[in-house]
Amino acid sequence: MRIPLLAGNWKMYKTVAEAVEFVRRLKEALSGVRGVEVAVCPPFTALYAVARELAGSNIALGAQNMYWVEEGAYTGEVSPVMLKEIGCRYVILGHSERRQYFGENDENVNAKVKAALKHGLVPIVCVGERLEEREAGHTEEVIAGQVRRSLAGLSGTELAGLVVAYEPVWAIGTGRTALPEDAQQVNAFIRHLLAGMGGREAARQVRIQYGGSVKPENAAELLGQPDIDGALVGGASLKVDSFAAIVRAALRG
Ligand SMILES: O=C[C@H](O)COP(=O)(O)O
Repeated sequence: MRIPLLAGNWKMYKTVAEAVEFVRRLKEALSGVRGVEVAVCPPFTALYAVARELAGSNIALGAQNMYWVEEGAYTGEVSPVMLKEIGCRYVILGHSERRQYFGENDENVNAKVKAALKHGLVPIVCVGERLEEREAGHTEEVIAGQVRRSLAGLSGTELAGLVVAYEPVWAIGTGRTALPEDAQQVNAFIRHLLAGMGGREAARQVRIQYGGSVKPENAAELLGQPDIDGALVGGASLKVDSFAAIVRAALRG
C-alpha cells in the first residue's frame, strides 16, 4: 500500500557533466522498473540540467536543502519557489550533516517543512540519534524530540504526504548499518509517534525510510521490514550499478 521511495542523496559529489551522464545511464538501468519510486538529489548546480535529462522518465528529482522564504536578500540560499520551478518533487530537510556542520535545528527544519509543503514539494525529513545517545539508551527520546519539533503544527493530511528518513548518525558513511530489526523498531516507533500527532490514517500512509550505509548487500533485508518504506542512500547512490541494485532489492524486499 505504501510505495517504497529509493532516494539517492549525492551530497557534494558530481559536476554537472557527471550528473547528466549518470542519470542518462540510470534511466536505462531502471527503464522497466515498476512498483517503487526512485529519486535523485544532486547538488544545486546540477539540478536544472538533471531535470531536463529526467523529463518524461520514471525518476523524480529532489534537492538536498532549501531556505523557507520565497525570495529576498538571503545570500547563498535557494527558495522553495526556485526548486519547484525547475521540477523538483522532493527536498531533503534536516539531514544530520546540515545539523552538524551548518547549525540547523528542529525549529529551522520545521519552518522549512512548512514552506516546502506550501509550495507543493514533498519534504524528506531526516531524524536520527548519535552514537553516544544510542549507547546511553536515549534513542527513542532523541527521535521523539526531533519528530515532534520538526513536524510541529502539521495537519494529519500534511503528515500523511511527507517522508521521514530515519538515519542513525553513527551509520552514515561509516559502513556500519543498523541491524534490520533495530531499524524496524525505530521506524515503527516513529509511525507510532506520528499516529499520536496526526491520527492513525496519517501514520498508515506516511513513508518512513531508513538511511545509513545502505548497500546492495544489505538492502533487501532492510527494505523487507514492515515499517521501512524505502531508503535514503548516500555513497551507494553515486554509482549506477549499486543504486540500481538497491532499487531492485526494494522490489524483492
Ligand atoms: O542521506 C544519506 C545518508 O546520509 C546515508 O549516507 P551513506 O549511505 O553514505 O551512509
